[in-house]
Order: sequence, then C-alpha cells, then structure tokens
Amino acid sequence: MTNTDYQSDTIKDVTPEPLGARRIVVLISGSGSNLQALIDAQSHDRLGGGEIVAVISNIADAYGLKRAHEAGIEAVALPHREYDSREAYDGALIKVIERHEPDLIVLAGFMRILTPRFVQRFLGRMLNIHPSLLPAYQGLNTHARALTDGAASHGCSVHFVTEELDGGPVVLQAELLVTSDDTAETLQEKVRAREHLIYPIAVQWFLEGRLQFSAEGAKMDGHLLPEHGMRLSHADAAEELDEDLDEKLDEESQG
Ligand SMILES: Nc1nc2c(c(=O)[nH]1)N[C@@H](CN(C=O)c1ccc(C(=O)N[C@@H](CCC(=O)O)C(=O)O)cc1)CN2
Ligand SMILES: NCC(=O)N[C@@H]1O[C@H](COP(=O)([O-])[O-])[C@@H](O)[C@H]1O
Repeated sequence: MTNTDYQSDTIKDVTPEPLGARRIVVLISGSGSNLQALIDAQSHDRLGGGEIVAVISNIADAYGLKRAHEAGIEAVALPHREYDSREAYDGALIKVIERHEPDLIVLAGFMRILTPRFVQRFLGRMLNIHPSLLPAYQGLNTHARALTDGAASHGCSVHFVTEELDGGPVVLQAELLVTSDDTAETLQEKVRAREHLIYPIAVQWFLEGRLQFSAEGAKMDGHLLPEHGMRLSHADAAEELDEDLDEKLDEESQG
C-alpha cells in the first residue's frame, strides 16, 4: 500500500452503537500476557460485556497471536516491516481494524508509535497499558530508568491514547514500592502482575460507559479524574493481588 492510497482514504466518523456484545480489537507486539488477562476476564464475564473479536500484531511470530488462536479469536499478523512508511502501515492497520467494527481498541504491548491520522480515527476509544506511573517515564525502558533514578515507587498506568506518546489522560494506576534488591527484571514481573489486574478493570469501566474521554481529560461517572487517574496504592494492589490469587487457588482446588 502506498501513501497515495492511504491519503485517498475517507474517514467514516460513525461509531456504530454496540448491538450485541461490545466489540474489542487488541493490538500486540509480543508475549501477550495482558491479552491473556483480558481473555481470562472475558471468559469469567468480567470485561463489561466485551468480546475480543480480533488480535492484530505488527510482529508475525508474536506469542500473543498463539494465545488468541488458542482462545478461538481471529489472530492477524500485519508486519510493519512490509510497509514503506509509518503512514502506509497505519493506513493498512486502520482498514484491518475497521473490518471488525470495534467499540474499543486496546493496545497491549503494542510497540509502534501511532500516527496522528490513526489516533484521530479512534480517539476516545483507544486505551494503552504503560509500565510506569505516568507522567513519569514515558517511552521505553521504564524499569531500568526508575532504578537508575532511585525511584521509591513504580507501577503501571492505563491511559487513553492521544497523539502525544504516553501523554494521554490516565484512567487507572497501580503502585508498588521499589525495594533495594529490585532489578529491572523483578520490577517488570511485579509491574506486569499489577497490569493484569488493572487493565481488565479499566476496559470493563469503559465498556460499561463509566469511563469517558473528554477534552478536559478522563472522566469516571462524569467526574474529571486527577492527572494520575485513580490509583491503587501499593497496599491496595497487594491486597487485590492476594485476593485474586486466593480466588485462582480456590478455582483450581474446585477443578
Ligand atoms: N501516538 C501514540 N502512539 C502510541 C502510544 C501513544 O500514547 N500515542 N502508546 C504506545 C505504547 N508505548 C508505551 O506504552 C510505546 C510503544 C512504542 C514506542 C517506541 O518507541 N516504538 C518505536 C519502535 C520500538 C521497537 O520496535 O522496539 C517506534 O515506533 O519507532 C514507545 C512507546 C503505542 N503507540
Ligand atoms: N511502552 C509500551 C510498553 O512497554 N508496554 C509494555 O509491554 C509489556 C507487554 O507485555 P505483554 O505482551 O506480556 O502484555 C507490558 O508490560 C506493557 O506495559
């Protein structure tokens, strides 16, 4: 696809009202553990009535595509390296996404910076999970940077996607305390466990109509959220994780 084709696109700015289940398209680039958390939430009817209708990866051998296939979800490889430019790729990505008529686009470890044209097409119904307490540590290598700075706390954020990289309104965060023996690897593991907790919650709130994007920022039940959104403190998150773990153990013990 060339740029010219892309520019000939017309933007159909009509977002269909959800007729049945609210339709979710997930974009990934890697292992897909956040995707798996969303799949598991959906299977336990804890995703706000949402149904993941497609998973799209810019990396053809992303393990997340295997997870999607095993869950019976359409898994699409759309390698960005096969396109001449970021604009051409995003144009192709828009077309693939639009075929599924989503109510919500979820970035789950999607490692491509999206063009303004793409963002404007889905503005207000596109979420991302980021491995830091935004606005701290936008971009990449967040765990190593937090350690280098001697950060006392760290965590993850769900935010609306805007043209500004990792600068969109934050909706929900989970915090953890950094310990003296933490490494980038241990932080990644602790942060990811919290991501798997908060991402399904944020998606559920959006699909239930409680979470909205506005010019002033993110709103929950009509109330403007603070800059860091709602935050699960390190104690809350730990308790939630324990409860979640207990629930999982109970389920396993019941077979
Ligand atoms: N316009 C926006 N695009 C994206 C956003 C956003 O908020 N606005 N969020 C990111 C997700 N992300 C961090 O959460 C992120 C992803 C990728 C990169 C990046 O530098 N990508 C490089 C390639 C890196 C690689 O291939 O390893 C690139 O695109 O050139 C930074 C942050 C998703 N997109
Ligand atoms: N800047 C984007 C970024 O770093 N996103 C991070 O990629 C990981 C994907 O893991 P997963 O593929 O196992 O869900 C997640 O930790 C997510 O926060």
